[in-house]
Amino acid sequence: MKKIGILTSGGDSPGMNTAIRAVTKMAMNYNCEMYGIKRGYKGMLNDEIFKLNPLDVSGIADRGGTILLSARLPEFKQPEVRAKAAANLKRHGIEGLVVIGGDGSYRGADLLFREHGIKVVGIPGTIDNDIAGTDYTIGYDTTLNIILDAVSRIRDTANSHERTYLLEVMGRDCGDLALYSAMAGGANGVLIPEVNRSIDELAEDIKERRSQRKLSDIIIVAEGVGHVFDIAKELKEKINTEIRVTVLGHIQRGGSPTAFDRVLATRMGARAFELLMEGESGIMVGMENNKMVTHAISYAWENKTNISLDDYNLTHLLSI
Ligand SMILES: Nc1ncnc2c1ncn2[C@@H]1O[C@H](COP(=O)(O)OP(=O)(O)O)[C@@H](O)[C@H]1O
Ligand SMILES: O=P(O)(O)OC[C@H]1O[C@](O)(COP(=O)(O)O)[C@@H](O)[C@@H]1O
Ligand SMILES: [Mg+2]
Repeated sequence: MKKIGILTSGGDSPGMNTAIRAVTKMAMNYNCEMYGIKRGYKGMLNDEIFKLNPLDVSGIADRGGTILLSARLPEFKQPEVRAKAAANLKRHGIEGLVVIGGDGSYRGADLLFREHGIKVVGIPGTIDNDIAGTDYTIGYDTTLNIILDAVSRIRDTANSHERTYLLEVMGRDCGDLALYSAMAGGANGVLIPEVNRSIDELAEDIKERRSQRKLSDIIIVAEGVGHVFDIAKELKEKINTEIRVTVLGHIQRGGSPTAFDRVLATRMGARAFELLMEGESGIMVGMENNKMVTHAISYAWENKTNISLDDYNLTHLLSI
């Protein structure tokens, strides 16, 4: 294989650039030409395909976002749109494709392989950690650290005013960011979509804490649980303390990737390239038990990631 394309798709995540750098530099070592595709499948459709040179990826390992830009293109679910995009790749002589994104992006990649014979390898890039087949996705650790920084800052002001804070964090339908930021940040409660917990129970916990002369409460709320302002309203009727809501939002997706994410992205990028060189296709790379692994790309949407109930219970136990 002489020409390989690379794209980032779906929400950007810190470390995507690190992965792009790893794949491109590997290609340089193997005398393989790399092509960058801008704006994910949108750029594939609009022929925004350009030769990636080693200089383009020099000095980007520590930069957040994605130099290739990212986009969502719902029309990619239509066969005729994929046919046009695949024809663009073929016109450039591109035989293999590295797709950095989530399970939606993987579905598109899988169809490109099945329908048009483009060899594809997926790299899990999303802050949500919601992809089966890997213990961690690229960007998750950085976001977790951003949330922890926010928790510390909020605790200062929460203590000073003796308030109850609800901090909404991202993750779509996955509670990992919420659960592990609660555990590591010593939060006083956590609401995640995977575990049903009533507002009554949360209110009782808060009242118990306050009876022990605790100054404040920080409750982490995963966005997948529902509207945080509605939760705040319901909670207000059951407790006497003053409530404030903070929605962290897209602050969680920016900034320089952590060492963990850079190492993960580098290992995954290099492995993805090797797999294409070995003639593999229709697979994703992952890291399980600190080992690089591969799975059929469909593994990502055919399986669900599981929350650890032990970790949830431990976090709850220590939150009082
Ligand atoms: N079922 C599908 N078939 C083909 N392409 C898809 C499919 N689902 C998603 N995609 C493509 O992948 C893009 C990114 O998917 P999305 O679910 O938004 O993000 P992520 O890849 O992070 O899960 C979509 O905008 C679309 O272009
Ligand atoms: O950037 P947008 O379009 O507001 O989307 C926000 C969503 O994207 C994410 O940040 C990342 O999700 P994906 O990686 O699946 O795109 C989610 O946590 C969040 O729900
Ligand atoms: Mg996703």
